[in-house]
Parts: sequence; C-alpha cells; structure tokens
Amino acid sequence: MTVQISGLRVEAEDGERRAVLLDEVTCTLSAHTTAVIGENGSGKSTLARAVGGLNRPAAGTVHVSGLDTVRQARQLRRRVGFLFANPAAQVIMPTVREDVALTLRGRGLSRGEVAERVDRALVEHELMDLADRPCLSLSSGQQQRLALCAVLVGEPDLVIADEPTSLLDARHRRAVARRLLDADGPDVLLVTHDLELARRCEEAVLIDGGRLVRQGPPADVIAAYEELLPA
Ligand SMILES: Nc1ncnc2c1ncn2[C@@H]1O[C@H](COP(=O)(O)OP(=O)(O)OP(=O)(O)O)[C@@H](O)[C@H]1O
Repeated sequence: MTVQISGLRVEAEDGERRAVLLDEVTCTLSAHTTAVIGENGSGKSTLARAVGGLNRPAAGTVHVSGLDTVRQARQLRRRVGFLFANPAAQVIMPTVREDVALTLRGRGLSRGEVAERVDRALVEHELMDLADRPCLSLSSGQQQRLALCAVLVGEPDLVIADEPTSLLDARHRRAVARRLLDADGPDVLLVTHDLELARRCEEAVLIDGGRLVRQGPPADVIAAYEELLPA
C-alpha cells in the first residue's frame, strides 16, 4: 500500500499553548517494509498514528492506498492493523481466544470459520496454551504477542507497528521480526529503536524534532541517525 503524506502538521493541547508534534512532513512510502527511527520524543509514534488515522492533522493530508485517513477512516480501518506501543491498551476482550476472534467480528464469517481461523492464528503465534486465559493475566510480552496475533488474523494490507518487539525475549523477538518482515505478509510501517531490525527493512525514515529529515536505504538512514548522536 502506498502512503502519501503531504505537508503534515500535527499539534496537541499542551496547557495554555499548542505543541507542534510534527511539521512539514511530506513523503511517499511505498516499500514493503519501512522502518521509522529517531530519538525519544522525536515524533515517530505521532507519525504512525497519523498514518493509521488515529490523530487529526492540523494541516496537510495523509492518504493510504489513495484513501484519506480522516475523511475515509472507516474504509481504512479494515485494511490497516495498528499495534500500539503499550499492548495493554489494545487487548480488550476477557480471554485470549475472544480477543483474537474480535478482529473477525462483522465480516460475515460463520462461527466455524471464525473458530478455525482463530485456532490457526493461536497455533502460529504459539499462543494456544494461553487461549482460555484472561488477557489481563498475561505477562506484558505475552500481551504484545497477543496484540500482534489479533491484528494479523484480520489479514490487513498494512500493519503499523509501534515498537512491536520492545517487550519480547530474544526467541520471540526473532519470531516476530520474521513474521513482520515476511515477503508474503502485509506491508509494514515499523517504529523501532532496534536498529538491527530497522536495517532489515526495505526502506527507513528518520524523524528528528518533528521533521522527517532523511528517507532511503536503512543503512544510509541509520548512519544519518548515528551522526546526530552526541560523541
Ligand atoms: N498531548 C501532548 N501534549 C504535548 N506534547 C505531546 C503530547 N503528546 C505527545 N507530545 C510530545 O510530542 C513529542 C512526540 O511524541 P511521540 O510519542 O510521537 O515521540 P516518539 O518519537 O514516538 O518517542 P519514543 O521513542 O519515546 O516513543 C514528544 O516530545 C511528546 O512529549
């Protein structure tokens, strides 16, 4: 899916004044996997949220596959899966199985089809042992894996993932990276501080102080990021 961002500015209420979180961001993202890197507070999550239609630009537009993220948010919702940095924020149903099934609600599938797809996803994501556990009883890493499973079961065209491996052990980090970077999987916009993971994406963008300051092959963008770091 091609993401076209034009003159994007995002603001937020900050007491008496309005803070500018992102400004003058213009780019086209059309790689299968794109890493978004940059310092804490630079605006990466804000950019991810704008692409997912989760915040309203103060200026500019974002189109995903030609759909305006503000005016055509509903059409976009089914095609785009969003993984929040804090998985507890998106794990909402009582049990693991129900949480994964929620994604498939309202799609005209029979109960049997839903059960079959959910079971397949739970096995694939090594979550079957936890299927009947209350979501809130899972560890934070297990919740992060559940959130990914619940997004991918919906077979979105684009996954926007905000630090999806931040809570995982080495084995699961590797498995999730493999899944997200799968050539046959959905397109992925990946916010990450894991520069090795960023290096494995097709393209990267560097955000600094609310501006997109570099876009290109990950090795070049990571080198530009490293130049910004104090010696
Ligand atoms: N409601 C708000 N009011 C004021 N400032 C905000 C608000 N929301 C976010 N910010 C600021 O906007 C900036 C960008 O935040 P964002 O979460 O996009 O950063 P980030 O690059 O994802 O950071 P991190 O790597 O720490 O996750 C930060 O400085 C943050 O403090």
